[in-house]
Amino acid sequence: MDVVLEAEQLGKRYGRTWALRDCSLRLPAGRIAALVGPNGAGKSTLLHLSVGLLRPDAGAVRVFGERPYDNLTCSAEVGFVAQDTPLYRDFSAAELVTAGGKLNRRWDDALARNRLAQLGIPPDLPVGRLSGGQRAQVALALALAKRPRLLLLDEPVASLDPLARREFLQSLMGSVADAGTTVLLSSHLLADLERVCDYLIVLNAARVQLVGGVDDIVAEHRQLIGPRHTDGPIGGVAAVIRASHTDRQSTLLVRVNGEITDPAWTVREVSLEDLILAYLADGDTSASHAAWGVPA
Ligand SMILES: Nc1ncnc2c1ncn2[C@@H]1O[C@H](COP(=O)(O)OP(=O)(O)OP(=O)(O)O)[C@@H](O)[C@H]1O
Repeated sequence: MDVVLEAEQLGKRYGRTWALRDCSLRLPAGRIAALVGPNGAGKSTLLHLSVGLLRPDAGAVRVFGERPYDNLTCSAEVGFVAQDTPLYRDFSAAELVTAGGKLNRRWDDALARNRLAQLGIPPDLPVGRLSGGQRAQVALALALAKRPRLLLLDEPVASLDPLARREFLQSLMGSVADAGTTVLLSSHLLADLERVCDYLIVLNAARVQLVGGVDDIVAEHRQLIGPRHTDGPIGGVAAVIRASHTDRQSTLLVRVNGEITDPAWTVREVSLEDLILAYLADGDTSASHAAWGVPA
């Protein structure tokens, strides 16, 4: 398996607070990976570490085998669109495309211009006068024109309307499938991610909760509905991720390690969205409650 991005016990902290901690994961080549987690989970921090904008405080991240902060050569292979799509606001989209051509060796000028023309982006207006969604499209066109082998996108569709979001993700998938690009994109829009991503990284409270291929992850989890459950083991269940109970009935989201044969349980498949929400539901907020001076 070719690994494009690898983190080992990776950590970054601000003062005494860890923004990312003990993060270990491997992103195989050619995958479209979703990076999900609640606000403040550490998603942007992981992306910034991966592109060399931040230096790790613990462990290491490697992109194409190199440490991005210490070795800028790998940045030529990486496209990055930051959360607020920072662009020189006084430049027009056409000027930014021309500048990109002068700054990058493998620049695909026609790709950027065709893409922006198709989307009806005015070439000569300063990008500061475009809408937030149009600016996001310009930033993505510039990132794709770089012909990166790894594309990192921090909430790329947050400012797009639903139709533009669908178009954006479809055309992104088309562009990266043709080029075999590996993609890591963060988003809060779980339904969108379910349609386009085949790999998943879930972060919560600075830590990795779940990582792997979407099909494998879905196959490893089930929902069980049955009589009210106390804490005893259930055959075929490796871990209970989330449990809810009424007086007589329990609903469990579980990770399985075998067949569940006990007829007391009704066994159902789980959607990726429900699964992600179950892993995110148990974030430890005790530190935050302490900071606000209220009981957890
Ligand atoms: N420059 C900074 N100085 C201090 N703390 C920071 C800084 N940047 C991030 N943090 C903290 O690090 C943690 C992780 O932030 P990060 O931006 O990586 O989260 P995120 O998952 O991308 O969140 P969001 O979904 O809201 O964009 C948060 O607690 C945040 O407050």
